[in-house]
Amino acid sequence: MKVAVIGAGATGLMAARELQREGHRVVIFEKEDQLGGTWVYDPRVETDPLGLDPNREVVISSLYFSLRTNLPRHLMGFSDYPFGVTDNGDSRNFPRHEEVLRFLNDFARDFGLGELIRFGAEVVRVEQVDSGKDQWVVESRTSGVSSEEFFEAVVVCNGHHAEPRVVILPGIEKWPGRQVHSHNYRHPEPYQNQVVVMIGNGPSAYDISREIATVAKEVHLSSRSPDVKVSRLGNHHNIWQHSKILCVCEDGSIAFQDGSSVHADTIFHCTGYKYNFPFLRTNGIVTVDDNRVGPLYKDVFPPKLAPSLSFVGIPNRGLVFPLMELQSKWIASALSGKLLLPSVEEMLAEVEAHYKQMEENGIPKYHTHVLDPIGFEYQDWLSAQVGLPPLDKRLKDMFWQLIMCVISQKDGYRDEMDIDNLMRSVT
Ligand SMILES: Cc1cc2nc3c(=O)[nH]c(=O)nc-3n(C[C@H](O)[C@H](O)[C@H](O)COP(=O)(O)OP(=O)(O)OC[C@H]3O[C@@H](n4cnc5c(N)ncnc54)[C@H](O)[C@@H]3O)c2cc1C
Repeated sequence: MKVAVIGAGATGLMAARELQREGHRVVIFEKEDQLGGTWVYDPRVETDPLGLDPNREVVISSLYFSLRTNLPRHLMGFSDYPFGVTDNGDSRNFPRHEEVLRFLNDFARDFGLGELIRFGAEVVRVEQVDSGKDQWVVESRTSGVSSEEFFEAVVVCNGHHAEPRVVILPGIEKWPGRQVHSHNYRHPEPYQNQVVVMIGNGPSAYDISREIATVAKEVHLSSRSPDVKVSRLGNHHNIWQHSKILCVCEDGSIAFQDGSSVHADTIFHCTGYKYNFPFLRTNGIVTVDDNRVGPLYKDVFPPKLAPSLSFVGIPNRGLVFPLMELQSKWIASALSGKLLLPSVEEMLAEVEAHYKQMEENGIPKYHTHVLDPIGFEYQDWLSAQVGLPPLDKRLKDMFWQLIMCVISQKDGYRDEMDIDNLMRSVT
């Protein structure tokens, strides 16, 4: 089949490799002038620090300058292409971001993917052609010039870390301070001597709070967890933990549900991102509603358009790189007819059952693609589809340990975890 892949980040590269291996003809559309997506560090920040202005020039990467991976390289490689150490590279288990970009460039080179990429080609429209058989038109724009091309299938790999999601706080219209989303954080210097309130407790909040605390007067972490009591964080003299924010006031104060309050200069949102597919025209078959992309069977196929339209990299959390490999293999085999998908009705019923279960468990809609608890069940299910064994239990244990380190705000886990020892025991 002739297949269009949208995006040359880690996901698009993997999808292209698997499609090519399966004998499909692949074109990768990439709007930037190099591959790597998120992993191409960009010192620029957007004009709107919250990243909400629809007219802003979007900066793709959310990397901050000092970023090191939040997973060890052992959990970021592919089944047949480990994320190894190179001469003169950062050989640490949790390397700096440049190392991931190097890895992706090596991967693209070794599988001849570079020649499949159309750089500077932004996809502006993807639409099914009403021809009775699966055919898609992909309209792209390069240097202001539009062109259309027809494909039998489209794999969407445009990433989901460029459209910030923020919390709307009661009283925020009158609160006089500055608001920033982690998407627009690069260095701590702008926060010199400030009081910063940071919302979120994921890996970005973990890293950025500690970095900002080296120059700021105080950093106050606000978490959604109901049982957080106001307290100082570990050995940090100027980082505090609080519960959820109750409201913010015109005098610059911020009140927390735990009864405490502070006067802050900046509210920092480490609150994740929104899915966005501005190019996709499916007559309402695929929609994004409160961050639910749906309906998607197993986060990959919209049942009514499967397998000719698919998405890679939608799940949040989990082992991103290994997951994208499994999803890509599944798509490539489904397109070549090696693997049959369930009927449209069965896939839709599965999606509905998932939504119903979420509702019964009180899980909000915007968590539809957050893997629960961290995605091993899903990962093993995908492995079974493509004939691979489940992930080794000891790797799963390693991942759990890491998650617990971040949740419990344990300092210095990257350098303290004895990953090499854990790896030696993995068969
Ligand atoms: C701050 C941060 C730290 C992270 N750290 C880790 C980590 O340590 N380990 C880990 O495994 N994961 C980490 N992740 C998750 C990371 O997103 C994934 O590792 C992975 O890079 C996602 O790849 P992607 O290809 O799906 O998306 P992206 O990397 O965003 O790539 C998408 C590509 O699509 C292109 N594109 C978008 N729209 C269009 C269009 N219309 N036309 C053409 N091209 C288009 C973009 O230019 C981009 O190149 C981190 C994410 C963030 C934000």
